[in-house]
Amino acid sequence: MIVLAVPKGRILDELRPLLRAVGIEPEAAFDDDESRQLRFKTNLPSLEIIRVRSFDVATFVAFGAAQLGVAGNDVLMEFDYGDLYAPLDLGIGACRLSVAEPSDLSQSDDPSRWSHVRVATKYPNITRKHFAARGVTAECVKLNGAIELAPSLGLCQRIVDLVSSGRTLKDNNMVEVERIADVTSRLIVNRTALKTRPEEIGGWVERFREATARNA
Ligand SMILES: Nc1ncnc2c1ncn2[C@@H]1O[C@H](COP(=O)(O)OP(=O)(O)OP(=O)(O)O)[C@@H](O)[C@H]1O
Ligand SMILES: O=P(O)(O)OC[C@H]1O[C@H](OP(=O)(O)OP(=O)(O)O)[C@H](O)[C@@H]1O
Repeated sequence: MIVLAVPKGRILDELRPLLRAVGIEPEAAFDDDESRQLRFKTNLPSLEIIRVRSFDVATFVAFGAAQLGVAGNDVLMEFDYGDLYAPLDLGIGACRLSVAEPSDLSQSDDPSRWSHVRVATKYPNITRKHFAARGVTAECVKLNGAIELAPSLGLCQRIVDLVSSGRTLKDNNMVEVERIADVTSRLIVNRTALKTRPEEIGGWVERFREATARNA
């Protein structure tokens, strides 16, 4: 059996056509929002799909519980798991990881003068590394969502979060002040599985590569 781990949130809409293009048709419950099922059969007897939180996709694949997965490079950068290989950019889930602060603060602020910042984020490792590279100490407050609330309630002045349309920042009176990384979703593979089952796992990487190239 090959297990493919996919994130349950927003990437799914863009992922469905790609699954179809590589010949994977999940059972009906996969598309039923009311279903509490977490593990899904497909039209292929040797392949199942699990639907988990985006950060957990990397964990399932890194530990070999799933052989294949789909995860944003935001997730991969945050955890830096050794046993993961990310051979293919699927070109979906595009957004960016940025530093933001309240619009009124940004008018007088100069990020090049920061020496210590307090930052609310879901990405403390990336944030610390980003600031440390230019000698700034980042004190991170870990949140799991609604990060843009933090400045208005005095938790901290800066945040590091994903931005795509920019609407969430705008509606919360914040602006982007630095871009840390561009983000897209990657096909990820457990290294040991690729070594021990090169034809099966490598075959899937090639099928996804061809479908992604056709899509581009
Ligand atoms: N605007 C966006 N906001 C958040 N994530 C985005 C956006 N655009 C693309 N992504 C990608 O989608 C992933 C988030 O997936 P998903 O929607 O499953 O997670 P979530 O519901 O935000 O968080 P969690 O998995 O912690 O519940 C990110 O890791 C990123 O790679
Ligand atoms: O630039 P935008 O198009 O507005 O998208 C960015 C927002 O989307 C994500 O949040 P999500 O909707 O996943 O909710 P969350 O805050 O609970 O993570 C992200 O954390 C930003 O808040």
